[in-house]
Amino acid sequence: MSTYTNGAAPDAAREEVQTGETLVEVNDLKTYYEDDSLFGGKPVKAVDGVDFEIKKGETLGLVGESGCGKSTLGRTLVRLEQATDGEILRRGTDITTLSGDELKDWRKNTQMVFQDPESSLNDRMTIGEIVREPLDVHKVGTPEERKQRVRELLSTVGLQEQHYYRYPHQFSGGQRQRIGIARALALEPDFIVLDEPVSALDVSVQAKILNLLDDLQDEFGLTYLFIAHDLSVVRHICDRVAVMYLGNIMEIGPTDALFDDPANPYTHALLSAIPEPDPTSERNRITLRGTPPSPRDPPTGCPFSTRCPVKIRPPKYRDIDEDVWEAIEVLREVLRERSRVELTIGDRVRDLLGKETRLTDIHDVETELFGDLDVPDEVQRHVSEAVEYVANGDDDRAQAYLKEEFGSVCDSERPDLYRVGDTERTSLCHRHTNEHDEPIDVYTEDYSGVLADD
Ligand SMILES: Nc1ncnc2c1ncn2[C@@H]1O[C@H](COP(=O)(O)OP(=O)(O)OP(=O)(O)O)[C@@H](O)[C@H]1O
Repeated sequence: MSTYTNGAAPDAAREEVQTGETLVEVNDLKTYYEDDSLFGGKPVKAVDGVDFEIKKGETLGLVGESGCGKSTLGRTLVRLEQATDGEILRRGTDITTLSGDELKDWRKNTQMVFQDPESSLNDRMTIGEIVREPLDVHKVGTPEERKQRVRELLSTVGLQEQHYYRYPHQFSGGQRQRIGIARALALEPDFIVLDEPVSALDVSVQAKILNLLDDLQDEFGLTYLFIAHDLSVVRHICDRVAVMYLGNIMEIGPTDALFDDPANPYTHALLSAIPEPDPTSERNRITLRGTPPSPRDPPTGCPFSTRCPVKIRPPKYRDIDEDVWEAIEVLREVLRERSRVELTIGDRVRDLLGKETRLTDIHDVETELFGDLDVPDEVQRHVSEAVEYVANGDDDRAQAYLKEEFGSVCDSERPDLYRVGDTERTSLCHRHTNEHDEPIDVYTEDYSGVLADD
């Protein structure tokens, strides 16, 4: 493939970026999905202001829970989604602004491989046609040259030339993913977004596809953004990792440093969820309270503030018992969850008729949370006040009241990205400022060595 120069991506321009130099620079990137429904609600803030770089020749992993915005970020980088705001710089050009021929030309440089080989290939096209399509669209070479090129590509990804006239359904999952990779390589891109490329495959097949991707990277000097759920795969193949939560990158840095010595509270939580192979290990899992907030209505301060186990407390409550503090946080989460619950039509009718809906009575919640605790008078007074607001139907006021009284910088201000550790690593957390203990000093668990290679 490296000898093929007939109209594919411009090699001369590519030479400008050397291995290890920045290939893609992302500045304050946002991708929002507007609500097109009749009622025109708030947009989904799928990617909500991320900054990072991808270096030529590296594999950057992108991890995080389902729905945190990984695919949207990947799709925005290849211009399958239009950014709402921010920049994606390639060789000094902001590709979010390209259109027409410029965009078409740029697309040669950047490709995407999708998760599901079952549905990402058009079943009515032959393998040859599928792999050839990008060459046809970009009018690369003569028809005969394109055919020849497809044959080369099939061989590059470990398929056979005679597969040219077969159809996708005649292939296994692993082979179909090879077809998707061949298609992505057709225009000689230098950057490929791999969106969960092995998640749908059997474990034995996964290793083969990962090896293929590794070989292709070496052979063609490719740069990857590797989106994945499986942290053991990420640990194994990525040079650096970005940890995403609710549309934000919480921590980014070299893989080993990030896994061995996580700096951000969310990275701690994510690593603690990895099953422990050693049954004698006494490592406790961090159980996060509640569910991630809706990306339509993310927290005002730190994105992780509603669930963070080491959230900074306001000074006057710094010394109250952990149990009491946790009960306050859970009460606040209950109120947030209530405001998110979509009432059914039946509930709405009951609500309009002034009858009780299926939401639990707030006094029961209060008793359950605080009944057995030794609650300081001042805390009790504020909790009771908030509970009365809820009982009178004013949930918003109760939430605002509790935020005012028990909130801290984590609830009100978005943290900066702080440089942490002695490697090039950054973390989005207020605890990295001098006046607070670092997360690592507050957490008691040690995750060093999680998923370490032997
Ligand atoms: N086309 C769309 N229109 C509206 N909302 C969308 C659209 N695509 C994704 N979303 C929403 O954007 C948020 C981020 O989704 P995204 O698929 O990027 O996350 P993800 O981390 O890749 O999840 P997964 O791991 O499950 O694929 C989610 O709340 C999702 O429901």
